[in-house]
Amino acid sequence: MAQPRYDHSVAGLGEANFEKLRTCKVLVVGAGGIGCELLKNLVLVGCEKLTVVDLDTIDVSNLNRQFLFRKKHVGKSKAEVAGEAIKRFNPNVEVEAIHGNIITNPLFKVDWFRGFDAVINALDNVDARRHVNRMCLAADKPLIEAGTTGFLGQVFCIRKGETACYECFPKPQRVVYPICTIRSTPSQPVHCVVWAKELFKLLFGDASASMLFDDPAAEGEPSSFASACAAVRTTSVDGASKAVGAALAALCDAEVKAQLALGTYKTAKKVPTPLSSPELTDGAASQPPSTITNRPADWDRAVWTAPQCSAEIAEVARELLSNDMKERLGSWEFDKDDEASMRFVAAAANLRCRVFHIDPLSLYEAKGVAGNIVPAIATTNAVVAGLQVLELLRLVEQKCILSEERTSLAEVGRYTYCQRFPTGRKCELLQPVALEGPQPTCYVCRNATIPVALDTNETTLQTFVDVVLKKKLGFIDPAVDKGNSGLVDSEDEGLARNLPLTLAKLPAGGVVNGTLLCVNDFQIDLEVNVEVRHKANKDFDEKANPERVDILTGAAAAPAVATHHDFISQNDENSEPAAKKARH
Ligand SMILES: Nc1ncnc2c1ncn2[C@@H]1O[C@H](COP(=O)(O)OP(=O)(O)OP(=O)(O)O)[C@@H](O)[C@H]1O
Ligand SMILES: [Zn+2]
Repeated sequence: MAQPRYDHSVAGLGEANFEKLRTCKVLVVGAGGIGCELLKNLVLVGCEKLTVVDLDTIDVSNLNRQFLFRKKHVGKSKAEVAGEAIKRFNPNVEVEAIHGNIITNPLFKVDWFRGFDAVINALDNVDARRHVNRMCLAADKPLIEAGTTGFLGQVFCIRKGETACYECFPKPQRVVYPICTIRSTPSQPVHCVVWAKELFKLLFGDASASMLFDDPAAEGEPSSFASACAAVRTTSVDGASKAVGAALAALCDAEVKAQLALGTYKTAKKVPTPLSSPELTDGAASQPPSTITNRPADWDRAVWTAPQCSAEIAEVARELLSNDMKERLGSWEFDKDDEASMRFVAAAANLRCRVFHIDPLSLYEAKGVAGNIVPAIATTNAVVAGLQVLELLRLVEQKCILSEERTSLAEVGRYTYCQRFPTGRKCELLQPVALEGPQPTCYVCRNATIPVALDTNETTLQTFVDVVLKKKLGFIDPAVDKGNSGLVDSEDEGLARNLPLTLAKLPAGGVVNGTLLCVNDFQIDLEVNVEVRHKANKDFDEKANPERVDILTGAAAAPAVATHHDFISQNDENSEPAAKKARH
C-alpha cells in the first residue's frame, strides 16, 4: 500500500502504475524557471528517484519565479538548493543534485544516461537541448522536451526510431541585419542596439572584427571615426572623458555630416540629425558619472538624456581603462549580464536613436533587445512543467517505459502548444497534436547524409572542423575519415598537421567536389556522412553568409521563414538579436 500522501496519484494511476512511477528514475536537466515547477510537480505526484543537473548558481533575478530559491540562496548552486527544497516537500525522495554542465562535464556519458528511465529537459538554450537530444537517442531513453517564450510554450516527447527528434526540424536562424542598415539607415531601436554592440567591440574588443572598422565606401580603409575610437583605448583613465567626447563627436556628428554631404539620405524618408558637440563633449566632460550610490531608483527604466549617455559611456571607459581591467582591453566581448558593457550599449544605442529620430530605449529595454530577452511568465512555466509531468504519467500508463512490451511513443505521446489566446475550432489555449515520426532528412536520428557546400580550395581542414562540424553541426570531438584514411582525430597527433591544409590539398586525393566523409563522435555516439560540394567563395553572399558555408539539408539547414516546428524556448541564447522571431 502506498502512503496516504500519494492517494491522489494512486487514484489516477492504480497501485501498479503508481509503483512504477514512484521508482522511475528521472533525470531533470535545468533547475531554472521550468525546472523548479517541474521538480515540485514530480515530488508531489510521487516520483522518488530524481537526479537534477544545473550548471548555474542562483541570481537575485531568479527569485521572482524560481520559487524553490530564497534570498539567502543567492550565489549557491541551483541544483543543490533545488534538491534540498524538494526533499522538504517530500522526505521520501532520493535526490541526486549535480552542479555541472550537461554538455561538458565528463560524468554525463551515454552510459550515465542509460541509468535513467526518462529524461526531462528544463533548459534555455539550443546547444544543451541538442546535446541532451543526442544523448537520449544514443542511450535509447525517452526525452520530454519543453520550452517557453513569454506566454507561448510547448511540450513534446522524443524517442529514438519512434518520433521526430529535437533536431529533425530546422531551427529558426538568427536574424541577420544587413550591414548597411546598421551602419547607415537604422529604422528600429534594435538596429541601434546592434550598432552599439559593434561600437563596444571597436572600442574595447577585437576592433578589426567590428562591423564598424572599415569604411563602407572604401574597402580596406579604416572608417572615418576609427582613429578617434582607437584613441579611447590608448588613453589613460584621466584622459578617458576627453577621448570619449572626441570619439562620440566623430561618430554622432562628423560622420553623420559626412554622410549627409555624400547624399546618402537623399531619398530617405527620415534624414538623420547630427548630435552637436555641446550636447556630447560637454556632457561627457561635465555630467557627473552614475555610480551605484547616486543612481535614482528608476535609473535603469528611465530614458537617459544625451549628456547622461555621454557620461555613462565615459564612465564605462574609465572603468575598462583602469589598471585592474587593462589587460582585457582588446578582448572584451559584449555580455548583457556584464554591467559595464550593458551600460555602454544602452547609452550608445540611445545616442544613435537620437541621431536617427528613433525612440530611444531605457537600459532595461536595451537589455531586453540586446540579450534577446522575452520576459519569463511564471504561469507559462508552470503550465509547461505540468504538461511534462502528464507526459511522464502517460509514458508509464501506456507502457512506453518500465514495461516488457513497449508501446511506441508515436502512438500515444502528444505535442502540446500553449497559446496566448484561444485558437482553433474549439477555442483552446492548449493544443495537443500527434507527434511526428523521425524525419528522413535528419542526420541525427536518421543518419541522413549531410550535403555541405563550401570552397574546397580556400577552406582549411581546421575551419571545416571548427565551423562546419562543431559550430553548425554540433559535434564535440569529431573524427573524420575519407574512406580508410583518417583526416582528423584529436587522439592522433600525427593528423594535426592536416589541419592548416586546405581541403583540396589534403592527402589521399584531397577533399573535393563529391567527396564523402565519415564523421564520428564517440562522445555523443553519433556517426554521419558529410558530402562535400565545391562552391567558390565568390558565389556566396558574404553579407548574408559570412562563413561561406551552406548546410544543404537536415536539422542544420534553417529556412528563412519559420515554420510551426520552430521550437520556442525560454530566453534562447542561440538566437540573437531577437525581436523578429516568427511564430504562431
Ligand atoms: N548546459 C547546461 N547544463 C546544465 N544546466 C544548464 C545548461 N544550460 C542551461 N542550463 C540551466 O537551465 C536553466 C534554464 O532555466 P531558465 O530558462 O529559467 O534560466 P535562468 O538562467 O534561470 O533565467 P534567466 O535566463 O531568465 O535569467 C538554468 O538554470 C540554466 O543554468
Ligand atoms: Zn531527428
